[in-house]
Amino acid sequence: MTPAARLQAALDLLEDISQGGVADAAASRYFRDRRYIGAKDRTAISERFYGLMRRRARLEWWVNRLLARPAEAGPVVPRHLFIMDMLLTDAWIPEQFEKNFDGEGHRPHALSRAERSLVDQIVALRTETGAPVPLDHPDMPLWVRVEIPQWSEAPLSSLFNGDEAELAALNTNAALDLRINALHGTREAILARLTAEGLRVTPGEWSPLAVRVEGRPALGALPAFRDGVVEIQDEGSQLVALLADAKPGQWVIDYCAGAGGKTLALAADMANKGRLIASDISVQRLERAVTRLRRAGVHNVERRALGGENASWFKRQAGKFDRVLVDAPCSGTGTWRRNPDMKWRIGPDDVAELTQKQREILGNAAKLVKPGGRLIYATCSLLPDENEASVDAFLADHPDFEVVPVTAIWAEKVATPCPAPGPYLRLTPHRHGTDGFFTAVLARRAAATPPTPREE
Ligand SMILES: C[S@@+](CC[C@H](N)C(=O)[O-])C[C@H]1O[C@@H](n2cnc3c(N)ncnc32)[C@H](O)[C@@H]1O
Repeated sequence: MTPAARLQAALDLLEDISQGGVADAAASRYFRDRRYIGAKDRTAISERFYGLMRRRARLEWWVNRLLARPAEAGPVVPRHLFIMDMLLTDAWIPEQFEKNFDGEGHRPHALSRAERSLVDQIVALRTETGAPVPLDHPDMPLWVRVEIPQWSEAPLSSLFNGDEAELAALNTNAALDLRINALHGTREAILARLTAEGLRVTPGEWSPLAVRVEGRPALGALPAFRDGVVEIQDEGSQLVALLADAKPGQWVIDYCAGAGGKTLALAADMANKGRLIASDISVQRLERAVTRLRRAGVHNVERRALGGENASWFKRQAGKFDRVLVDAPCSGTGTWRRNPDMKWRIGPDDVAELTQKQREILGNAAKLVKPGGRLIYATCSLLPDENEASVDAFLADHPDFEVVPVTAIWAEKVATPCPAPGPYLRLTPHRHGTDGFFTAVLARRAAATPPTPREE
């Protein structure tokens, strides 16, 4: 592909998701439908496409400023973002636009009057200062500078006491982590195997099962991966599963199991012994767990979609489980660095709706916990409304549950220095180098306290 055709491809993708589509889905559809696009071209197109989402707030700010367009006018059109990116990230000169934007072949069409004005104004600024115009500008508000949605600035800034580095870390590239499958050996032995298979790996900092991989090697063909010796899982997600403290022989349910990321970790912790249910409202997601479970050599997992024909089965399971993990649907604030488009798709109304849903799910899942058993609530959100506030609301309605400080479980189960000072665990990309995660462990009291008799 010519460089201009690659640009047009990235622009096509950007236009595709401008109506609310999901970036990963759009990219895989695009490349699946165009198998003739080679690996190098795919990489270049993806870098531009995902890079644009990491620079989007700043690019929009520039477009609005140069076109004297109020921010309330809504999102800037993809082509304007794109042209701004060529000007500020790649320092294009007008001749490059003339050469590449002419609508011939697969090249983008010629610049409109407004687009030409963006180019002219940046050229004028360069002449004025005698230097390229940087993407960052001192007049940018915090949320633009750190590339988070405007609505999230207040709750996130207050959570991090204004520490800008915490906010900026939400826009960095995430590391590639693996979880070693303890059913297949020790971390030392597996690290040696991965090195022998050509990976550059180091032990994770927090989870005794974590391995950090340097670079972005393709893992699909790696023998250790195909043999189920390792699974791709962020170190933070591994820690959530460890804090569930599932033991061999127990009855455990992964209530929002999705495609089984944490189910796999729970199964390994249980050494394949006991009963492990993977449930979810999505049958399709549960279906995606099948290959992963088989590859990992897990055989104590039963998949059960919630509702429908299973509704009465779930009713009969009330009070039977030692561990119920609720890895709740959430805003994904903690994974924005991995999915940079996600933050531009959700708003405060979505968060309010999710909060409501989390409370409902917690209430339903709690019924399954046996006296003395535990309910583990986790999200990959950093927002207190989805975390502490959801736990507080649950505890207010369920006096038969109490908080188990994660520090106590960590000491026994994880053994590295515990990063959580309080009763709950909150991991952040900046402080811990993991995705952002929240975990609370709640125990159902062994016997209901009899009500205090009233004095007559
Ligand atoms: C954060 S994801 C789970 C990720 C998964 N545990 C993992 O580690 O790969 C949340 C899941 O909750 C599911 N979900 C949404 N609403 C639900 C509900 N009312 N009850 C149970 N699961 C629900 C979603 O389908 C989604 O798979």
